[in-house]
Amino acid sequence: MNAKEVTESLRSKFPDQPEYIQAVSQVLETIQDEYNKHPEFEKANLIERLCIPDRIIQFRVNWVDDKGRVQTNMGYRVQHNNAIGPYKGGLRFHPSVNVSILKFLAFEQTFKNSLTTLPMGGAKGGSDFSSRGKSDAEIMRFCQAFMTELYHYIGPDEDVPAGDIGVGGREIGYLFGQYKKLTHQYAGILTGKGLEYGGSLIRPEATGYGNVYFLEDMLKTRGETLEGKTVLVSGSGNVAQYTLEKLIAKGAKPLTCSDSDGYIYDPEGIDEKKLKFIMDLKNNGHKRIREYAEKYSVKYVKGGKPWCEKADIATPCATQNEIDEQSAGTLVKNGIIAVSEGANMPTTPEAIRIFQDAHILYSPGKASNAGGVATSGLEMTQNSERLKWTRVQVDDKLREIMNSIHKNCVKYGTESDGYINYVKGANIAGFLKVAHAMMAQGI
Ligand SMILES: NC(=O)C1=CN([C@@H]2O[C@H](COP(=O)(O)OP(=O)(O)OC[C@H]3O[C@@H](n4cnc5c(N)ncnc54)[C@H](OP(=O)(O)O)[C@@H]3O)[C@@H](O)[C@H]2O)C=CC1
Ligand SMILES: O=C(O)CCC(=O)C(=O)O
Repeated sequence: MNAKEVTESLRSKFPDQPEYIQAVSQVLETIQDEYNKHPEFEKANLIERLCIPDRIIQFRVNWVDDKGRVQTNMGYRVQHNNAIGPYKGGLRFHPSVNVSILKFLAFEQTFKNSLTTLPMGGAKGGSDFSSRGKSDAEIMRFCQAFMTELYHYIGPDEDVPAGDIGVGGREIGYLFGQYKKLTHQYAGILTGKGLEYGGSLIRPEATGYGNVYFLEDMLKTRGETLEGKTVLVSGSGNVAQYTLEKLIAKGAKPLTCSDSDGYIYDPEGIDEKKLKFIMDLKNNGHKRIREYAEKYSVKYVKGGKPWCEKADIATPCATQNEIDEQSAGTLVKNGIIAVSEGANMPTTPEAIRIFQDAHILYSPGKASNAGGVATSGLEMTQNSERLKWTRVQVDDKLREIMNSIHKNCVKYGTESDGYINYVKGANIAGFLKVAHAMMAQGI
C-alpha cells in the first residue's frame, strides 16, 4: 500500500470531502509500514474496504416550528465498519454537518472504538439542525422527526448512536422516547441516556475525565504531574466542562474556555465555583461564555481562540481544525509541554507536525477522548445484563481503559529516539484489531 496513492485516489473519488480525506490521509501515512508487513491485507484489498464506509444513510427531516411552519433539515447516519462489534458513535446536530464531516468522524470512530478494548464498530450521524434559538418544544419535535427516519437502521446489536456536538441528555431523551413509541421496544438503542431509564453513571463525565486520565499518563512518561500546571481549554460544552472538573480536582489551573463566539481568560484560574457558573450558564441557560467575563471581570476575546495565551498544557475540546499551524507555533514558542485532544481532529496536519517536531507530548482525539465511547460501551454492557454499576465501578473501569489505550500507544508509537508518537501508536493499535477481524470474516 502506498498511502499517498490511496489518498489521492480517494481524493479524486470524493473531491468535495476535505475533512474525510484529512482523516484518512493521516491514518494511512502512519499505518503504511505496518500494513505492508502483511501481504495478505493487500491481497484482500483491505485498505479500500477500511477507508470507505459500509453505507451512508441519508434522509429528510421535516418538523413543525412554534409558528406552525414546516421546516426541513437533512439527516444522516454513516455506518463505517462493524467488524469488531455493532456500529457505535455519536450524533451531531450543528449547521456545519455534512457528509464529509460525518465520514471523517465515523472513520476515526472505528479506530477509537477498537482502542477501547470493547466490541464496538464505528459510525457517526447527525443533522444540519441548530438548536440555537429553538424552544424546548421545537427541539423535541425535531428529535422525534429525526428518529422517525433513523429508527429503521439502529438496534442494540445493530447500531447504537449517542451524543456529540449539539446532542446531550435532553436530545437523547427525546430520541429514546420516540424510538419506544415507534417500536414498542424498551431497548439499549442509544447511550448517554438519563440515569432513570438505563443510562450509566459517569457517562456524561467520561470524555472529559478520560481526557485528563490520558493526559496524566502522558505526563507520567516525563516524570510530571498535573499539580500546579496551567491549562488552556477550548469549548464549554460537555467535554470541556468535565475536562475542567477533573483538571481542577487534580490540582491544575485552567485559564481559559470558549464557545463559537470567543474565549475567556481568567488569570486566577477557573475553580470549582466558577465551573459551576459555567455549567449553569451552558446547560440550563444555553447562554454565551462572554457572561463569565462580565461576572468575574476577566478578559474576553470576541471571535478568538485561546491558543495565543501562555500555559503549560493545551486541551482543545470544541471542534475539528481549531488549532492551525500558526496557533501551534505560538503554543510551542510559549513553552507548551503537552497537548491532549478532547475534541475530534481539532489539530490540522501542519500543526501536528509542529508539535511532533518540537517533541512535545501530543495525543490525538481517538486516543485521549475515547473515554466517552468506552463508557458508552459500559452502558451497553449494563443494559444487556439489566444491572447498574456504581460510580466507582464505572470510573475504575474507565481509568483502566484509558491506561490500556496509553500502553498501546507507547507499544506501537515509540520511535527509535524514545519519542512517543501517539498518532502512530493509536492508529496502528486501532487498525490491527479491525484488520484481523475483517480478514477472519472474509470478503
Ligand atoms: N460528547 C462526547 O462524549 C464526545 C465528544 N467528542 C468531541 O468533543 C468535541 C466537543 O463535543 P461536546 O462537548 O460533546 O459538544 P457540545 O455541543 O457539548 O459543546 C461543543 C462546544 O464547542 C463549541 N463549538 C462547536 N462548534 C464550534 C466551532 N465551529 N467553533 C468554535 N467553537 C465551536 C461550542 O460552542 P457553541 O455553543 O457556541 O456552539 C461548545 O462550546 C467535538 O469535537 C466532539 O466530536 C469526542 C468524544 C466524545
Ligand atoms: O458514546 C458514543 O457512542 C460516541 C461518542 C462520540 O461521538 C465520539 O467518541 O466521538
